[in-house]
Amino acid sequence: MPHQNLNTYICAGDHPDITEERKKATFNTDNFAATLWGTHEKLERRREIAKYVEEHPELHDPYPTEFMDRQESLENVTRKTLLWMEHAENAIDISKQEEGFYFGTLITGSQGHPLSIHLIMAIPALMNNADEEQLDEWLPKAINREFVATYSQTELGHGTNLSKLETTATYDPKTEEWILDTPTVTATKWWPGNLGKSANYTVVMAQLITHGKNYGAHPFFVQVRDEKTHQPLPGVILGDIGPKFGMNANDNGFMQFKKFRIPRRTMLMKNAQVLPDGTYKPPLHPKLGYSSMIFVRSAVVGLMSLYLGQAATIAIRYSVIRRQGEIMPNAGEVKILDYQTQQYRLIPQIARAAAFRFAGIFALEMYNTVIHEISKGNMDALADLHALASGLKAVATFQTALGIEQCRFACGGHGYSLASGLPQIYSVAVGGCTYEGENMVLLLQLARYLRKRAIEIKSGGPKEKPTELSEYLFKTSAKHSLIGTNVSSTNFEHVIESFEHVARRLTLFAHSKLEKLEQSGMEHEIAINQTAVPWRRASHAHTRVALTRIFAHAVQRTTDIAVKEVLQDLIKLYIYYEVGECAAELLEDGFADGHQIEFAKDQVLEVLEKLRPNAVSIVDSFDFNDRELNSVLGRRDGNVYENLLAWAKSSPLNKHDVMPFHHKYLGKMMEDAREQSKM
Ligand SMILES: CC/C=C\C/C=C\C/C=C\C/C=C\C/C=C\C/C=C\C=C\C(=O)SCCNC(=O)CCNC(=O)[C@H](O)C(C)(C)COP(=O)(O)OP(=O)(O)OC[C@H]1O[C@@H](n2cnc3c(N)ncnc32)[C@H](O)[C@@H]1OP(=O)(O)O
Ligand SMILES: Cc1cc2nc3c(=O)[nH]c(=O)nc-3n(C[C@H](O)[C@H](O)[C@H](O)COP(=O)(O)OP(=O)(O)OC[C@H]3O[C@@H](n4cnc5c(N)ncnc54)[C@H](O)[C@@H]3O)c2cc1C
Repeated sequence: MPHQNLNTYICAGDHPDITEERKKATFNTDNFAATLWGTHEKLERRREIAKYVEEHPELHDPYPTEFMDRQESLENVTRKTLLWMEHAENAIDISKQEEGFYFGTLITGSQGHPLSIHLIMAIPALMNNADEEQLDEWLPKAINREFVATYSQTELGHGTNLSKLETTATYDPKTEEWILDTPTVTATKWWPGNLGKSANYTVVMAQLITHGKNYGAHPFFVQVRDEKTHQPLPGVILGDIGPKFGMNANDNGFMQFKKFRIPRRTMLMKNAQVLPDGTYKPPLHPKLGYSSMIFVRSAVVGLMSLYLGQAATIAIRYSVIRRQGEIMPNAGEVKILDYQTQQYRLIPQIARAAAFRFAGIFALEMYNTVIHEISKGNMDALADLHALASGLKAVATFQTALGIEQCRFACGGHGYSLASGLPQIYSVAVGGCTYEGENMVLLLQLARYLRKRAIEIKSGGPKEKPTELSEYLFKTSAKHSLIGTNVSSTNFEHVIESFEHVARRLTLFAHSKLEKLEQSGMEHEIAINQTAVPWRRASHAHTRVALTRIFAHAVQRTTDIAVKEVLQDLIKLYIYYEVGECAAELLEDGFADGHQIEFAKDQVLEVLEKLRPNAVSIVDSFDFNDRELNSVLGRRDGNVYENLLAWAKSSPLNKHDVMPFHHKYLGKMMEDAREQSKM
């Protein structure tokens, strides 16, 4: 059977049930899409880029990647990555990062590609850590793809605790070289994306030792494979770490160094330097070397909005063509989206996807501003950025993973099939809970920041002008929550103020618990660990405030009246759903009462009913095309059943009516049994 691409399957006109939904929209989907993607021009560019990809079959998969083994996947995605680069000049404005990212995603899919870490981490790491001379040497080559680089930090034995990384870089002033070494098995670099087979250069984080003194983990830029033969260089052992939960088109790798010598100037020297005689010059700020991690953490927030938005699109479109059961006896089977439980499962995911979209834009803008300030020598906002990016990354990835699973559950049995696209989205998105800083650890980093604010509150006020998103910590709350007393369908200030109360209270609560433990004689570090769960709660609560404030500003700024109305419904859902999420925390100090929580729950159900007719049009406004969604259930035209059948028929197993080994095993078993029964 000829292999077909998902997008070229049977298309017999749109399914009437999905057309009926689209007719109900109270707003213009293009106007909403332009709000989400920035402007009408940007939206138009997305569509032109998508059309370009559709019109070039060489950019497509020869058959669904779900049916490929790992080697086929790697070869297929590597082939397509090269074509992505070749076609880029014709298809996109290469000076615009978002166009490059979108074009690349349409071509390479979501499971990784050989330039993933080169683009996402290695180039940002060079930009943040290389001095001007080093940048002049390496950056043009990196952009020109004269080498493929990755970012090697995590080891078998340590990922989170960077201070205990074991890989060493020992300076030899006689030869002006570093000696890279992997002293133990646990020091083996493990996880770096594309390190296994694709990359030939890498940023390596290693303990810098000079004149016998260890100055901690520092970045080095290291060639690890021969540029012509691509063989690992003598003294470097490399390999792929094997199949993973997801991202299997990415060759995450392992690496060991055997007293491998590299020149002094391979140490990235923008922040710290080592002179030829081995003298160490420290950076202006000890954590400047971690900036590229902050970049990815900020970018991941927006990325989660895409994953959650895609999953919600699939599940909502499917829920209006799937009919199962009756609400009114003998009135006919209903669309499953008409069940209140289905709406409660799915529509809040759209609201969260919108919240993460706006928060992602905010985080990247803040990152760019802070990095610009750092380039002028001003480090003041680095701690604020680290705290905010840590909290947003942790909450967005966690809620996205849960949300995608809800979408999958909501599709019943078909959600379990890879044809739905949902397991693939989940397996990639959930990695975000771990990579680039494990979520719990990041929430505890934000807690360090909140602890400092708590000390300032206790000593009379902020030492410096607080940021827009932390100044609420220094205000006093009303005596009682105003939830439900000042009802307006467009102003949720009183609810956000209640979230602020919760975050402030939980911060002070964790702090006072900590103080009590310390006063009882407990060592500070032990007391920190004994209060980690309360601190985690405070961090989550603080991030809720940031997410709702950023979302509310975005809604306020929206100019299209019909779109603004839908966004107001979405933020209402988002905010009252969050009240349910933190009901215990609102109730436990008597700030809110049971009636107010009940009121919020009613608001959720009320706004769900209002949003229901717009649901398909809202997910249409995310403007994902069928290639991006890679889902039979989420097809824009709603023609799910005939295409599920076509997808199954294209499975390699169905090349044979009888499996070649059938007669050797099952056939023989049944034949033998029949023979025996005759005896
Ligand atoms: C064309 C395409 C272009 C662009 C693409 C655009 C978008 C792409 C979008 C997204 C990516 C897509 C897909 C991703 C796919 C796959 C994953 C890819 C890559 C994954 C890479 C990795 O995972 S790399 C490894 C990451 N590892 C970590 O994150 C380790 C986590 N650990 C740490 O960060 C630290 O060790 C720690 C913070 C936990 C502790 O550090 P430590 O040194 O021990 O510090 P502490 O003692 O706890 O704290 C000391 C003070 O330092 C402050 N601090 C800590 N970190 C920072 C920081 N980063 N910046 C500033 N300050 C920091 C901390 O707050 C303490 O301050 P105090 O004042 O309180 O003392
Ligand atoms: C898909 C994927 C891609 C990756 N890509 C790269 C890459 O390109 N380059 C790279 O260098 N690395 C990469 N990594 C590695 C990743 O950065 C680490 O896995 C991550 O930083 C977590 O570290 P860990 O695995 O050591 O987990 P651990 O730190 O061992 O965490 C295990 C558990 O211990 C808890 N824990 C650890 N420390 C603390 C603490 N101080 N307080 C409280 N709890 C704690 C955590 O919360 C977690 O529950 C990737 C990982 C994945 C999954």
